[in-house]
Amino acid sequence: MANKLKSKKKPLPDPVDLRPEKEEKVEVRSVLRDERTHKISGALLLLLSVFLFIAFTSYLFTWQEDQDKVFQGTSRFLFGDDIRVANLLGRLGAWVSHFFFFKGFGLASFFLCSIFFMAGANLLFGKKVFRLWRNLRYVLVGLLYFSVAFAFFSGKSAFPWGGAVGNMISEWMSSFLGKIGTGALLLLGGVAYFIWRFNPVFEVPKMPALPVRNKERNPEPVPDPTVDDADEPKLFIEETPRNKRNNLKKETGPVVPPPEIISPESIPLQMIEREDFQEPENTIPPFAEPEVPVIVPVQEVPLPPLKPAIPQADLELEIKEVTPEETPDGEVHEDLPPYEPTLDLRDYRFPSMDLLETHGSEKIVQDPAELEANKNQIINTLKNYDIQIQKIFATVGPTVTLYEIVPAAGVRISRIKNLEDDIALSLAALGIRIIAPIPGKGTIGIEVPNVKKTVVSMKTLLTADKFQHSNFSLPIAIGKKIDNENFIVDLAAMPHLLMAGATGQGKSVGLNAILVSLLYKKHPSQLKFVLVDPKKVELSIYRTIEKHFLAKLPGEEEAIITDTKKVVHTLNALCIEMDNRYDLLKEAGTRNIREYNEKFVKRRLNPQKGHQFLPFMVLVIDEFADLIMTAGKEVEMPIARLAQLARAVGIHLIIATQRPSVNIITGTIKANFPARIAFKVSSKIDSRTILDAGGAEQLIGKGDMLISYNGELTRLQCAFVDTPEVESVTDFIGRQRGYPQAFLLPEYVDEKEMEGKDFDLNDKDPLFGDAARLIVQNQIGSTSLLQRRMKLGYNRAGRLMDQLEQAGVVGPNLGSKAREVIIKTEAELDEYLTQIP
Ligand SMILES: Nc1ncnc2c1ncn2[C@@H]1O[C@H](COP(=O)(O)OP(=O)(O)OP(=O)(O)O)[C@@H](O)[C@H]1O
Repeated sequence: MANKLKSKKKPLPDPVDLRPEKEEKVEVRSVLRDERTHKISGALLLLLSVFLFIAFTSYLFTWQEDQDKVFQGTSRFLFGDDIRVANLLGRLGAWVSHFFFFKGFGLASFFLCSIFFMAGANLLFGKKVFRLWRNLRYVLVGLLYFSVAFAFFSGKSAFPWGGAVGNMISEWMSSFLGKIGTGALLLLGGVAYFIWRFNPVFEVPKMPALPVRNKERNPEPVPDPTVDDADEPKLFIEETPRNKRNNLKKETGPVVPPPEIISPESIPLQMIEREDFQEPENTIPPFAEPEVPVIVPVQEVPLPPLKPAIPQADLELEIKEVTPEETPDGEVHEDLPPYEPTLDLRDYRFPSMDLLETHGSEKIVQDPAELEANKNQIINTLKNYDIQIQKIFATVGPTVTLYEIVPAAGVRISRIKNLEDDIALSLAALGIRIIAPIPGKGTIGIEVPNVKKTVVSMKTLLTADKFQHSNFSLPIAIGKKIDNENFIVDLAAMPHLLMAGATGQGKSVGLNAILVSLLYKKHPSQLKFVLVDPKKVELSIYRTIEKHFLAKLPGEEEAIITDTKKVVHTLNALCIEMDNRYDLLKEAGTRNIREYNEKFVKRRLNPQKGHQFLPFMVLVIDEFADLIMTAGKEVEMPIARLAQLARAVGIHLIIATQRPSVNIITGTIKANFPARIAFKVSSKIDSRTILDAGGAEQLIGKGDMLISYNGELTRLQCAFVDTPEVESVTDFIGRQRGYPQAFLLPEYVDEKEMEGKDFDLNDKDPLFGDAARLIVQNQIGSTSLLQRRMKLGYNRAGRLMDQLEQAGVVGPNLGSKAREVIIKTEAELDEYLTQIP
């Protein structure tokens, strides 16, 4: 047995094979990357530059005295303690200065101090204080040029003006070109260097103007075609964080000369370069209800009159503080843990990112030749119209490149603006949009489509920090801006969105992008969609999430509404939901859904009194034109009411249409949809209808879009999410346990259908008595009086008025006039009220 055990024992390792115990390794790379290493190196470089500067300056005055001693030999000089020198920085200062001045570049050696200084400052401060690589070129060329020029022009002076390098080159040039040739070349080189470095503006002195008689006699000056291109503006590629990451700078190397002057114009663009760019927090001004005309009902169509625009301020509710003592049953429930709505479906798992795909390489590929060709074409085109430019910058986006030009002094921007169409025609590329001037910048923008376009994947936007860590109520990732910044906004702040574009330009993809963003961020208890899809196919993909995220009318089989009649019912039901929510908010003494839900979560509202956690509701209509054509005002009016009022109660609208004509997107609709998206449209008129500005007709399709939001017009490349991706997200959600049924909207009864039906006095509205008293006190039988004074929704006020009619308090409807009030005094009313149940 012992033998057996022995035989199983592992043989001892050969001592030769034994490795030394692992030592803890200090990663050289991580040391090099360490911020502290950078700072220390920066400080050393700064010290070095100061050392050189002092030594060089001192050398100018002490060189004669120290030179003999230096010639005694380096080691003797440096380490010979008996040697005394005059240089302020001792033997080392004298030796280093001698080395650079005598053996190197002479006076031009001062350039070296600046390089060490710039590199040191950048490292020490950890950011680009100076543009090092750009300046390095100036310094190296300057070092060489000035050493030669000083050597040549100083003649046989004993002071090493040009150093050994300058002397050698100048002697060779003199023997090759002769003294005169070398002198001329050096002078020319000096001028060229100065222009390259400082790009001065040369102005021809103006002749006194002749009195102008007429245009024919004094035509505008024709540009001289023989004018040299030497001062042709150079192209600067904007280094957006994304461009940087993609080494675009490297790829486009030859096209990126340094800017000659850091002009004030370039400052805003430099801001784009900041790596630490912080997305501005939502800076939307407080929502102001747009003015909506009061629509007086036409006699033949007895539709309910549109509720007049009620400014948001007027909607403020009287705040009645509900103290804990006043809630449930009079007991304080502060001791209970806060209400957690997500516990309804506590096992719910949010869709994971791997359900989405990455489309294409996501790398922005920009061909330097393409950039150069576009630059030349822009410059030449502008030259044809006698517009000279100073500088040109390029920002490469996913679909288009923005060329920003700084016109030469004296060129009026209005002239460029007037020539907009001609310039676009001359550039002759599809999708050119001219922005003259770019708001807030004073430059002119020309957007030119890229030959190779980059698809912006939804996945990229959703995985971005800005989306992941957003604290928006309803964050939606729409796309990427031209500088590759992610465009992520809060739908709740928009608060409604109108989306239009010709067929096949990316609307459905855009809608899916918005819906998918919300699905990735919201729990089913926090959000419900009301989906209207007259085309019957676009939104059907979402039917699997009915029990999680969809809302529908009671008794309906399908949650996604495709029938126009049902759309009218649904919209009216949403209006009732809105009115009910306002009632709840009023009772709770809160102003908006956020305050209400906060109070509910803190268990300060009694569920037995009808209070409940209110999910956000998003109404999506995929083809609005179809609805307006078939149902007209019946659809327009509830939409206008919702758009005017529903924001505070958490109901938001997204309306898409293929036909952006004025009879579809009416003034009423437009006034209530401050945020609008335009994909490519077929005409400038359509673009104006949607955005109140041209430009959407110049887009290039496939998700290229303009968004008018917060008073700004921004070009975006819409995020792409393919149908199979949406399907996998909805399937993922649909497979999980949901609510027993879709969220039920309130029942809506068509007023016309109800006409003539008897009213049961036992079933009267709880506000019946108050309403009757208000009408009798004022002796005006008006529904809008009830709405205004009792702060009721239109439907509820209308129902109350019908009940008052049935009960004999007021007379029948008189169209636009107020109803007759039958009961004349409050005493009469009191007596009457005691008689009914
Ligand atoms: N953001 C995008 N990125 C890349 N390609 C896109 C994008 N949006 C749309 N496309 C391309 O354009 C095609 C049409 O898009 P989409 O179906 O969204 O158009 P639409 O405007 O909804 O058309 P219709 O009104 O006829 O339904 C897509 O199949 C896709 O190939």
